[in-house]
Amino acid sequence: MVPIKSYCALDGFYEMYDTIGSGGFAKVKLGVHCLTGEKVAIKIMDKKQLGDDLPRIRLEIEAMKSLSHQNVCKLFQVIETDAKIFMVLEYCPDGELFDYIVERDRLTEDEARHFFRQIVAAVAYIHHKGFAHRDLKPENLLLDDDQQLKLIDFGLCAKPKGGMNSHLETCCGSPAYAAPELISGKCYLGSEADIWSMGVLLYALLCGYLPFDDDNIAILYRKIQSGVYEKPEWLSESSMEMLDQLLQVDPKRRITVAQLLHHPWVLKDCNPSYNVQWESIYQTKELDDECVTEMAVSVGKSRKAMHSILSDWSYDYNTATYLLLWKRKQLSKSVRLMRDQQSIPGTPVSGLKRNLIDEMNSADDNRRNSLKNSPRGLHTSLEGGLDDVDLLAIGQGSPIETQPPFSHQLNNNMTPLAKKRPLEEKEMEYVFAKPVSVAPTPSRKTKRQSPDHSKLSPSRSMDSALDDISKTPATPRSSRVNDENRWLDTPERGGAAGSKSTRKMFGSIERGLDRVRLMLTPRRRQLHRTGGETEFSSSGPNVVDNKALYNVSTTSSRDPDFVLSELRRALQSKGIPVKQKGYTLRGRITEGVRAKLSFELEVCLIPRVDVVGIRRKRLKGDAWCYKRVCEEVLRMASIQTAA
Ligand SMILES: Nc1ncnc2c1ncn2[C@@H]1O[C@H](COP(=O)(O)OP(=O)(O)OP(=O)(O)O)[C@@H](O)[C@H]1O
Repeated sequence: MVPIKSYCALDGFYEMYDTIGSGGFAKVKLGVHCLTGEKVAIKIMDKKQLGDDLPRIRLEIEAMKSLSHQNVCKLFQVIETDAKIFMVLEYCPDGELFDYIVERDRLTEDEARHFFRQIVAAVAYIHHKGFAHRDLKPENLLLDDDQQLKLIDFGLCAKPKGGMNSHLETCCGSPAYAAPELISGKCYLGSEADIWSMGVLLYALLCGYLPFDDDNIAILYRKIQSGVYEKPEWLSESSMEMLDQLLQVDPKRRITVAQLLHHPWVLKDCNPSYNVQWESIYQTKELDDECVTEMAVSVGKSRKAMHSILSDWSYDYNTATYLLLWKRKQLSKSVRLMRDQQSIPGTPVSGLKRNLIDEMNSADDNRRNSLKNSPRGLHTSLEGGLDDVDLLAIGQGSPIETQPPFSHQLNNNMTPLAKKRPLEEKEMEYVFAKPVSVAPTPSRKTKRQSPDHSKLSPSRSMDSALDDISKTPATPRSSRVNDENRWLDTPERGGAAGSKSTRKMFGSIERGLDRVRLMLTPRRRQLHRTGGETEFSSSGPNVVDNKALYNVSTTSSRDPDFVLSELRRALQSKGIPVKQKGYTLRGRITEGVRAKLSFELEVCLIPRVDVVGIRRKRLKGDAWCYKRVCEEVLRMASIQTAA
């Protein structure tokens, strides 16, 4: 996989790859940290677009800097330019817990417990640190490749000045997960509100749908305030009791996180000595000697000097390098930075080292100049150059060669790497090699944007949005694909609005897809297998790696073109405007000018069973709405096919 055009501020520090998620405020891209070769997630925010929400992002950054826990997504670095804020985060390749549930209809009690324990651990830890999350939901829990949950999205968190026993007033979060006292407009305790959300979350894990759900926000609130929810017969007595303790309308009768840590349901089948590991395994007080030494040696500084630089926890490239090295050590990987270049002419090999040295010198200068009161961790030495240029799609050519605009002042001798002359090897004892291009595995899912209604404001239902779309006059446009790398509009067609919401949605996407039985004459196609998971091919659909069947449903067809046209037809007949790039269809439902929901359905090839698959990917919008829309689209596709 080829890295895509990068942002100037990240040049030489990170290689950038595909977008792996987007939210209301950010685009998240896969990156590779150049000195360690470790994958990271880079959350990119445009300051202008953030507008009044900028303080919220600053709060999120400050919160994440003070949180280090195995079940909280780790912040490695913050880079701020004139135009952008970049947050470099621990990469969670296995996507959202929401999608994990969707794939399985609902989880078994043991599996739900496995995840719930980790949620309890994360929440106990953040509460202990004085934060309430206030937006706990399965979309905000990501999975790493070891089934460990990582809590993200601290944009709505609160750290009450008077501690966790101080009341909060701001009504925020996602309505379906909001506690009764919160939606009543009363003052509330953040810790108690989080516990309620955990109840909703546990219910979703065990049942596969929400305990309180309605398209009409006023009715939804009434349901929440009544505290009455369905208790399906598959729930065990003990699970029902657990839910009952979490979903207590009166916050004072609700179970506390301290009680949860020792709760028999949570600890079931555990060794008697086992405790929910709510304390952090990260050591931030003491730096790891081996990692410090490696970094010191690499740039020819003394260990003491390096120790002192890292002790600042500036959340710059040094912090990121240290944390990633430390993480490698925990995984028994080598604690070595990239060096000993197999010199690639013209590459910014030694520039990498120079950048690190520059950063360290700048850190030293900063210390000397007592500039510590500048925004902590905000890397202000680079100004955005190409930041506003949107990234190219994969397969659209080589990384950008464009020179950064030199109207921007670059501090600290931080010459853009593209301009750097490779450093003579003898100049330095250790020279960082150009990092081997790691073929990253893109996340197999992306993320919702909390829709407007998720901020507790009344909004139209998805059905009505679909209704409106269906009323929009059709605009005939060409649907012919002549360039796979461009998104092309396909003709819109008015069609039936979405059917009435069905509560039982998990798993039905799979069932819907299973009904896509396309029994056309099998036509063999050349498979375009790639080293990574999939790759855009100029002559056919992507081949999914057998290990990456996440979010992919199989059909019985061997004809990708037919599946593609059926999907397109279904989307259009639902009145959902569609754009097409190769074998990927992007559907977008708007509310005003903003995208309320955007998602992709990609027709791909599954080599193991030699059939066509459909990969689903939510780009933006409420997860449950996405699920319903996909379900309806796929059902329609199958009906039309059957007909
Ligand atoms: N560390 C990560 N690893 C992998 N994917 C990630 C990571 N962080 C975020 N994502 C993906 O990007 C999506 C958007 O991220 P995030 O929720 O932080 O954005 P946001 O704009 O703050 O969202 P919101 O609109 O809820 O405030 C996530 O749902 C997830 O799919």
